Formats: sequence, structure tokens, C-alpha cells
Amino acid sequence: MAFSVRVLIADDDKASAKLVEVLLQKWGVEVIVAHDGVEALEHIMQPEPPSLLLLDWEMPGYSGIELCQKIRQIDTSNPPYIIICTARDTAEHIAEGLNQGANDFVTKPFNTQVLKARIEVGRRTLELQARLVDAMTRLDHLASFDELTGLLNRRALFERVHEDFSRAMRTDSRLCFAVCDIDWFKRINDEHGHPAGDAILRQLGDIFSRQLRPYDRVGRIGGEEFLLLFSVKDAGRAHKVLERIRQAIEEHSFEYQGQFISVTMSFGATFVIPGEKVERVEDYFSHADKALYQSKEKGRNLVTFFDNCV
Ligand SMILES: Nc1nc2c(ncn2[C@@H]2O[C@H](COP(=O)(O)OP(=O)(O)OP(=O)(O)O)[C@@H](O)[C@H]2O)c(=O)[nH]1
Repeated sequence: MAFSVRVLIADDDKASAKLVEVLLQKWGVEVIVAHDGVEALEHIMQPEPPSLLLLDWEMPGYSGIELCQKIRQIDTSNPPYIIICTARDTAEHIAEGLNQGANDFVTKPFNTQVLKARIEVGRRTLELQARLVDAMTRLDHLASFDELTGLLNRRALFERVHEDFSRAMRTDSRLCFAVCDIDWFKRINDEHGHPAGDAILRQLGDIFSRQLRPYDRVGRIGGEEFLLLFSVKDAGRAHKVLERIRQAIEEHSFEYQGQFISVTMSFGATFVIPGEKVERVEDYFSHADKALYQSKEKGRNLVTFFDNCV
């Protein structure tokens, strides 16, 4: 399907605006009309604004040029395509319009063929812009999220963990920092195949997302290792949260191509209290890792807190 644009015609000359409106509608373009600069700006500031603007140079409220200046100050990845319309077609005027942020210029009275061609140029430019924005959004997503589980990847997670730590220190709030690792995952891969292992990782991503609140942090930091960070009042409650997650995993029916596979995870955690000597994320990570090691040593499928393992 052809990429479609919504056009705003801003012109205080009602007859001229009507003429262009009828033409554009005949060409299958969706149109909105404003008869002064203020009304035009209201449309432009809507959450889903028109993407192509045909602005008359001279209008009450704001002129087309003033609107250009205002629009170009808006920080957006999807700026509108602006065509200034005017009878002033000297080189100075054209240059001024373009310098103030217009993309193109059409002279009045309109030549229908030229107007149609210029709108088509705008449509093509907006289509390219939309594709670029889409590609950038997908790249941003790939840079921060683990493709398999849909959770944050290591780099993006640690960035957020550092931010959360600084905030917790400032606001004197407490956090639980936990690492967890699938038990006997090599054996699972060997017995059921690597794709089955991948399916387990994907299903774990769903379990973690369901078990934690949207503002808690969870990410995949290595092959079968995850990191969780959530705010909690005391170590007792932190223990309950992790126990609940451990149990949800133990009780979940992991399924791959009709096979049901038992999966458990071991957890190592530490409770973060602002003002304590240890303040570096890396130190908490190492404490949680030591506690995880103890969970593995004690038989797996366990939650161990660092305080209980030194
Ligand atoms: N399917 C799949 N397997 C992975 C992935 N990343 C790491 N693994 C596997 O995870 C396994 C980890 O094995 P080990 O480090 O020996 O640990 P384990 O078998 O889970 O044993 P414990 O941790 O001691 O309980 C290895 O076989 C890796 O190949 C992945 O993305 N997909």
C-alpha cells in the first residue's frame, strides 16, 4: 500500500484554501484546513499531527515563516514536511523561507501540475523519513534487548542498574540485587537439544516479566544467567520475592515440541542498604555471585543471601 500523508492547508484566503482542499481530495489525500496561524499551530501540536504542511506566508496569528521557526524548535524524530505558499517569489523570499525551515516553496496562484509534483516529493521524503525512524527504533531495540528472551541485555541492564543504585543512595531506599542461573543446563541441552534450551530461555523471560513489576529490572547477563534488581523494604521480603520466583520456575511446565522439561534455577542475592560501606555495583554483583555459588554447592534450586554464606 502506498505511504499516505495527512496534509494541513493553512491559508486565510478561504477561496484559495477551498480550491486546494478540493484538488488534494481529488488526488486521494487526507486534508485538514486552518484559516490562521494560531489554528494551524493547534493542529501541529496535536498528538498525531499532519505530516505535510502547506503554509501560506502571510496569515493572521502567525505567518507561515513564524510557524516554520516554531516547528523547527520542536525536538522530534518525525518532523513535518513544510511547503511555503506565497505570491512573493523573489530569490530573497525563497531563500528566507528555506532558511527558516521550509522544505519547499510553491508560488501562488498555484499551477496544479507543479503543486501535485511538489506534494509527491514531500510524500516520498516523508516515506523515507518514516523508514529511517523505523530502522533506528529497531536498532535501538536490538542494542538494548536480548533477542532470545526479550529481556534487557547485559550492557543495557548494567546501565540501568547503575542509575537505580545512584537513585537508591540519594533517596535512601533499599534494593535487592540477585543473580540466578539455570541448574544443569548443559545436561538439558545435551538431552533435548540446543533449540529446546533456547525455548526454555524464552519461557524464562516470560516468567521473570510476569513475576516482577514493570519498574523492576531483569535482564540476561550471560548464557543461562540472569540478574534481577528490585526495590524492597527488608531482606525478609526480598527473600519471599525470590522464593516465589524460584518456585514459579520449579512448577512451570517448560514445553518444547511436545516434550515437557523440568527446570530449576539457583539464586544468589544481596540486600542493598544505602550508607553501608559497600557502594559499588560491582561489589554487590560479586557478593550475589558468591551466594549463587553457595546455592549450587548446597544442591541447587535454592535462594541464598550473601549474609548467610560468609
Ligand atoms: N540452548 C542454549 N544454551 C546455552 C545458551 N547459552 C549458554 N548455554 C549453555 O548453557 C550450558 C551451561 O553449562 P554449565 O556452565 O556447565 O552449567 P550447568 O550445566 O547449568 O550446571 P550448573 O550451573 O552447575 O547447574 C552450556 O552447555 C551452554 O552451552 C543459549 O543461549 N542457548
